[in-house]
Amino acid sequence: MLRLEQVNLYTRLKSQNQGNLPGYPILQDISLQVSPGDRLNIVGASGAGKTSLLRLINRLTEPTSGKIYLDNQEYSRIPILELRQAVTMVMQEPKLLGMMVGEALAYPLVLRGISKQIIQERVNYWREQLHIPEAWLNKTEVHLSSGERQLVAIARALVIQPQILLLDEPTSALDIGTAAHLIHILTQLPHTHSITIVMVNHQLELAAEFSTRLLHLHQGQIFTNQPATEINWQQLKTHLSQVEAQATAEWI
Ligand SMILES: Nc1ncnc2c1ncn2[C@@H]1O[C@H](COP(=O)(O)OP(=O)(O)OP(=O)(O)O)[C@@H](O)[C@H]1O
Repeated sequence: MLRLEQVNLYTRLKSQNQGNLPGYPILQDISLQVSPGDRLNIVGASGAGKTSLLRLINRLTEPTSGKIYLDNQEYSRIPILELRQAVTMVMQEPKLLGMMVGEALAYPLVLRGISKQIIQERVNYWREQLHIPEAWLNKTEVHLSSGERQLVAIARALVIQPQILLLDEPTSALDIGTAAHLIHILTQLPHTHSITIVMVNHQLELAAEFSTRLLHLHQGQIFTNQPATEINWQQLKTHLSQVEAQATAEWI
């Protein structure tokens, strides 16, 4: 169980004369619970704080105030390697760090001292699950499209078999067929591998198919947090496009 209690995140500004200044709010008063087996989809207009929230949950950023708990243990008390095993994030534009795909997929397991045979079995299993062709194993990221890199990065996260998987717009660079297949696999994961998923996804048709809950962020605050069955998806689509249009008009 993941729990956020009254979490606030402010930018940190430093002044030469006055030391640390309060900065401006990125996320405000975020209280949230994600239960095992949940498939939480986060939506919100550009700049609403979606990526910042995932980064907090992955402990890439520390909250300015408030607390985050995993299974009732406060984040700061969980050794970082233990937390990285339990909670894994796939960034929006993942990198393979110059490795070939085969090496990149095996790397998290090599780091954990897992035997070669199990590494090979797990890598093959997730490669096949995500329909990643064997021929990619000897390719480097320069030979992959951004969608292909996303898919490899998701497989690399899944080989760890984390408790919670955080995905930042995982389908944004995929073609429709691959995106639909990925969403289908992700939807099964809580049942097949006890993996809870928190995903940012703007593609509402896919979000509707995937999610058990929907968290809607607006200007760094929770606008709604509801079971997916209670969402009026058409109304949500209209609302999000209105907010985006207004932001664009203000920008221009
Ligand atoms: N390290 C940082 N320093 C200063 N401001 C930041 C930092 N990280 C994020 N922000 C600001 O916080 C706000 C939320 O950013 P975030 O990337 O979380 O939004 P988002 O909802 O993921 O947006 P998008 O859909 O465009 O990716 C934005 O105004 C952004 O400029």
